[in-house]
Amino acid sequence: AIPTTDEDPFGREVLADPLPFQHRLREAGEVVLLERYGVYAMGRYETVRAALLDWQGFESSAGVGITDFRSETPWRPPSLLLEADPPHHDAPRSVLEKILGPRELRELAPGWEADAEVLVDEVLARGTELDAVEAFAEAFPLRVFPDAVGIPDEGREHLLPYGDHLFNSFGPENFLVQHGAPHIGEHSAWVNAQCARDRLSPGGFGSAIWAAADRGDLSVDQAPLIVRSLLSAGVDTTVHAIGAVLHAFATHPDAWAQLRADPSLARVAFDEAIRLEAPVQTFFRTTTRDIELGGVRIPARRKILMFLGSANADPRRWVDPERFDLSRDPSGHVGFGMGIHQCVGQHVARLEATSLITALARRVESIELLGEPERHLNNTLRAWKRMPIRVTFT
Ligand code: HEM
Ligand SMILES: CC(C)Cc1ccc(C(=O)O)cc1
Repeated sequence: AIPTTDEDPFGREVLADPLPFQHRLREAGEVVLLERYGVYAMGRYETVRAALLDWQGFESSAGVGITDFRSETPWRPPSLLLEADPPHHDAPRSVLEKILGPRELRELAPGWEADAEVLVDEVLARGTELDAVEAFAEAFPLRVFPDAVGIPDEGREHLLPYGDHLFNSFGPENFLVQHGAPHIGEHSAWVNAQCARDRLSPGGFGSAIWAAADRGDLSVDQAPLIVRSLLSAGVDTTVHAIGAVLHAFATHPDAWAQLRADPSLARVAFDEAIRLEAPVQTFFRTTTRDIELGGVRIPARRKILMFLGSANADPRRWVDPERFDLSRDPSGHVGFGMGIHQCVGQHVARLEATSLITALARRVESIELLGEPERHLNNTLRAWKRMPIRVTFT
C-alpha cells in the first residue's frame, strides 16, 4: 500500500517549523501520497537527487508548482528555463551560464566587496543593536544586484513582493497566495517593463542577454523573458540565503570565531548554511510516465513535491545533519537543485554572501541574537522577517 499522510506541508504550522514533518515524511517511505492535495512527496536525499537528475521522467515544462500547466493556465507566461525542458531549455540555459559564470563575475567582485565594507561601516555607525534582515540580508542584495542586472532605480521596491508572490504561487492557493494576489498585477507589470531592451543599461546582465539575441543565440522575443528570470529568481533567494547564513553564525559563535581566523571559510560557510537552512525548501516536478519508486507505482502526469530541505537534513546521507559544521564538506547538497536545472545563479549568490560576511568578519568580533527572530512564511522559501542581533566590533 502507498504510504500516505493527511498533514499539510503548506499549512502555517509546518511552514513555521518544517523539521518534525520532514522527519515523519522520510520515515514513512521513499514516496508518500499527500492526501490533502493528491500529490506525491519525497523527503529522502537519494530519492530527491535521483528525481532531479531524471529530467525525462520528472519534467519541468508542466510547471514546478502544484498547478499542471497542461490543464491550468499559469498566472504568468512560463519561464524559458525553470519551466522548460530540453530542447527548448538548452539555448536560454547556455546563454545564462555564460553571463553568470564565475569568470564573468570576477570583474564584479572588487566592487561588491567594497560595497559590502561601506554597508557594514554605515550599519555599525548606527549602533550595536540592529535587525540583521533589514540592515544586511535585504540591504546588500538590493544594493548590488539590480545594478548588476542594469535596471533603472525607479520602482525597485516591487522586486521583493514580486518574488515573494512567485514563490508562494508554486504552492496551493492558501492564505499566503490570497495575501499576495491583490497586488501582484502591479508588481508583475513593473517587472515585465524592466525587461525591455531600452530599460537596461550597457554592461549589465540584462543587456548581455539582449546582445545574445542580437548574435542569434536567442530570439528577440525570448530575451525579455530571460531578463525576467533574473529578476524572479535572483532577489528573494539571496536575501533569505544571507539571512540563513547570518542566523547560522549568530547561533554558532565558535563558527564565527573560526571564520574571523580564516576568512577563506566564507565559501564553505555559505554552502553549509544553504544545506542546513535551504532557503528554497520545495518545488514540484510532473511524471511523464508511470514510475515505480520504493514499491510505489506513481502514475504518469502526477505532481511530485520534492523537499530539498528534508533531503539536506537526511541522516541517511549526512552525519549529524542539523549541526552547522564548517569542517563538513557540504558538496552534493540539493539546496541549489541538481542536474540540468541546477541554479544557474549560484555563483552570483555565493559572491553576494561571501562579500558581505567577509566584510562583517573583518569588523565584527561577535554576533548574538537579541530574543527570538521572527519567521517570514512562504509556500516555498524558508525566511526570516526580523532578526534582532547585538554585535561587538573593533
Ligand atoms: C542562495 C540563493 C539561491 C538559491 C537557494 C537558489 C535556488 C535554486 C534552485 C533550487 C534551482 C533549481 C530549480 C529547479 O530545479 O526547478 C534554481 C534555479 C535557477 N536559479 Fe537559483 N537560487 C539562488 C539564487 C539565484 C540567483 C542570484 C539567480 C540569478 C542571478 C538565480 C537564477 C536561477 C535560474 C534562472 C534558475 C533556473 C535554471 C534552469 O532551470 O536551468 N538563482 N535556483
Ligand atoms: C528555486 C527556483 C524555483 C527559483 C527560480 C524562480 C524563477 C525562475 C524563472 O526563470 O523565472 C527561475 C528559478
